[in-house]
Amino acid sequence: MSAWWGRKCSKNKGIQKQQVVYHDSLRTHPLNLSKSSNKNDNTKGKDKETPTSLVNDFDGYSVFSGFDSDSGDRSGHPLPRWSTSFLFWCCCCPTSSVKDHIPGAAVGMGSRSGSFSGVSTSWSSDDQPVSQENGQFGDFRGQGDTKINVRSRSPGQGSSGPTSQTSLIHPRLSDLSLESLTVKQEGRKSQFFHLPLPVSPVSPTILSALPNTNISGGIKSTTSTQSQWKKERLLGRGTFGDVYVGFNSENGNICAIKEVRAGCDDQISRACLKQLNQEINLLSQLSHPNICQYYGSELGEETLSVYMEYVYGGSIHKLLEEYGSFNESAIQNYTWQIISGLAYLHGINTVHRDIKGANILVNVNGEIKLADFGMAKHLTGCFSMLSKPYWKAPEVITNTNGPSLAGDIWSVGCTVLEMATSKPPWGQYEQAAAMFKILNRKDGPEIPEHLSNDARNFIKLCLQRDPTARPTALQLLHHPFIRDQATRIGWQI
Ligand SMILES: Nc1ncnc2c1ncn2[C@@H]1O[C@H](COP(=O)(O)OP(=O)(O)OP(=O)(O)O)[C@@H](O)[C@H]1O
Repeated sequence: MSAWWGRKCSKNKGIQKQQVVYHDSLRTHPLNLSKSSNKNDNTKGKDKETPTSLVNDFDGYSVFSGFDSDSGDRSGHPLPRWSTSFLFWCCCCPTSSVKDHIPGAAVGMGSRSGSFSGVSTSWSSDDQPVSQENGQFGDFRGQGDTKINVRSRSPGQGSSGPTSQTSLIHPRLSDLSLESLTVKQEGRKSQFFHLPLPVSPVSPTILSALPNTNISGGIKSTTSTQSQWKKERLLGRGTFGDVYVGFNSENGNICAIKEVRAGCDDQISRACLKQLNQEINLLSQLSHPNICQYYGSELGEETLSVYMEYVYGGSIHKLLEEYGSFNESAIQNYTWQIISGLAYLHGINTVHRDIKGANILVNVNGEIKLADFGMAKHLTGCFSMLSKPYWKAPEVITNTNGPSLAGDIWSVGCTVLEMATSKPPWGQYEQAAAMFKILNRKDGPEIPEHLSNDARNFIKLCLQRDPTARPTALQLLHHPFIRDQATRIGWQI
């Protein structure tokens, strides 16, 4: 059995709770991160069974981290450093009003210890044997609680609100449309920060060029407006439609247009598209460097056109097809960014539902963008037979718990395996056989020997059969497999 340090992990009930605690000390103490990194380095070489306790104190916010790291060779960082947009998002924004970009949106933000502070997490990077009793792989305990306070939107300000359909977005958020989102640290006096949502890659100018544009809410659905976006070359075909480059000949802007088809006679699929259209207008208000920005959507007679950020490099799935499986250092980099985007979505109780290599896009500078978040609810709900099971958690397949944040964490574990092997777990099997394995194989999929202990431990933690035992996205940011990525992306000042 592994040693456990730190506070006990509160078992998740239904939806995991995370403590999203950001603060702005990093703005004034930019060296904090490198300080953190140095401290972490001190743990290297220690005996694996030796408890290690580190406290990184950032302006009064403590991060406990107890683990021993053995990730093997981490030298070499194959990808370029992140763009300044992320640093802007992380470090600068509390003073920059989001209202400049997304009217009314404000959420707390601050330093990151490897990303976020205020999360007590302990890790054992031992390669844990599978417990035959509960089918769990490794031990993980940590703790986190999210407190996101959403202030009420004043009447008349709202963009298109949710319909009677359940939204992927937290109900309060749906109602309030990210009007004002603040994060409060548990156990401290009220200390709110404006959420520094990043500058949207789409400017008001671009939005105004879109049909029936409503800057705060994206594009209103319409069947009559002629889009100013010209559908250009085909980027690829997916299960539910085709993706094209969109070009605006008036201002030269480029976006990606996903055309989701609705069967003319199929009322169900038409209803799905209507729901999705409404949801996209809400999701377009979310913004993070690691999520693909939705700009809006337009419902036509037979198709729903979803306008989104154009991500040049294509998907991880495509890169794997072209170049084969990734080195561990690339997997670490990508995984950190995936978890970073997911922590943002989960922080506002938004479930992605379809994390997999094909839905994770890569920019030319190595930036990861989670795509298609929120779509699976409407599309796979209506066309569940079309949805491949390889990345799905057992409870998602059996539909016991409904969608949950923990289901996304399972899918991340599958995606890490996909990056390491070019195939998802059980990818060598047909879908029905794979589903059977997911549901019945207590020992989980095979993990390649060449991966480090940290990588193996990370995957096993994500693939625990008990969803309540899986770590949260925030906790995973502190895992030794990926936590050093925060300093590698340009914070070693
Ligand atoms: N925003 C985008 N920018 C650039 N390329 C994109 C964008 N969105 C999707 N693509 C590309 O379009 C292709 C089709 O994407 P789509 O999301 O429709 O299907 P998929 O995710 O590959 O498969 P599935 O529908 O089964 O999940 C993919 O090859 C993807 O790389």
